[in-house]
Amino acid sequence: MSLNISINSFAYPESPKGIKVLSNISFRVGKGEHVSVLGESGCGKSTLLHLIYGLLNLDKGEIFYGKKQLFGPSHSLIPGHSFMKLVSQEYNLMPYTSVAENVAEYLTRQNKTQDLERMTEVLQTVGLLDLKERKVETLSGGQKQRVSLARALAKAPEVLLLDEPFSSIDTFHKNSLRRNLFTYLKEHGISCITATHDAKEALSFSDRMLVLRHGEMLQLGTPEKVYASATSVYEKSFYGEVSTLPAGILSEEPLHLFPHHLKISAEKTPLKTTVKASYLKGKTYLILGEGNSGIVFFEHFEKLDKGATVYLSLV
Ligand SMILES: Nc1ncnc2c1ncn2[C@@H]1O[C@H](COP(=O)(O)OP(=O)(O)OP(=O)(O)O)[C@@H](O)[C@H]1O
Repeated sequence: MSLNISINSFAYPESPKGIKVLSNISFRVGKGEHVSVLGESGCGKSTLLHLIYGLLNLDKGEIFYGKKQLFGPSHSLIPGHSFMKLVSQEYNLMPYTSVAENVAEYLTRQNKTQDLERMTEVLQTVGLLDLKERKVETLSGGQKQRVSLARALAKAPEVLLLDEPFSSIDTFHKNSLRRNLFTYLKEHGISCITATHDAKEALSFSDRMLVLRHGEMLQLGTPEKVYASATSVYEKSFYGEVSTLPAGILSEEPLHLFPHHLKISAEKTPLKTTVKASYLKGKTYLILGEGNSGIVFFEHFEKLDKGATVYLSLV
């Protein structure tokens, strides 16, 4: 079944008069599809998930799951929907019981063998099998976040809403967790909407991306399309530092460039730059320079001396 979201407008009762938190948002999430909602802090990502989950009443618009219309708390005694699970930044765990007991709360409790298999499967997916017997209060923030994900999976939802699901998880565990989790969701046909400000995560793991700005849809499409059609500084800044060059410096048009678009030229060019700092990024350095057009960022294989003058050209 697919989820069809159409939000004409939404504002909190406390929002300043005339200010909409979300407007003109319309998209569909197919069965097993993963849509990432990308946007800066405060653009309305959590609000969107809370509306879909039924924690808020929609002002104008409608949300359908298949043929069933989904309503907010004014229509139901217990907000939320049984086929859907929201993993938010507040983990809502039972701190004085074990990881296993926290997860077991969401198992069917009808078939012991199946429950045990499921418990093992979800704990493996989030990488917590070894900590099964540990009391939740003794876990780190990232481990608690993983328990919260395991609980959501244990419930076998048809739709999973993830609000910054990896925000407390270190890079070491994050990469494998993301691979395991999104593979698990695909294998089980679970539809997923992830709110994130990590564009690299959205590019790598989602089927489609929805880019929000000030509560409005800026882009909707495959990661390839969204990345390729990012033209504004706002859209490009998700993927890294952006240098803005006015028209007439390296091109007739103004340019918004990623660091890998610029290189040091052996010849003099119209883009003269004084090096301000070099930041090691691994294989290369990110160099911050001040040019005749303002701040520029470019990649270089060596660290450059502060104060050095270089000329840049397009790659
Ligand atoms: N309960 C509330 N009452 C009034 N305004 C709210 C409420 N919750 C959020 N807002 C406002 O709505 C806007 C969108 O907030 P929201 O939490 O949806 O953004 P977000 O994109 O999820 O941000 P973040 O990435 O920081 O979590 C913000 O301007 C926020 O201040």
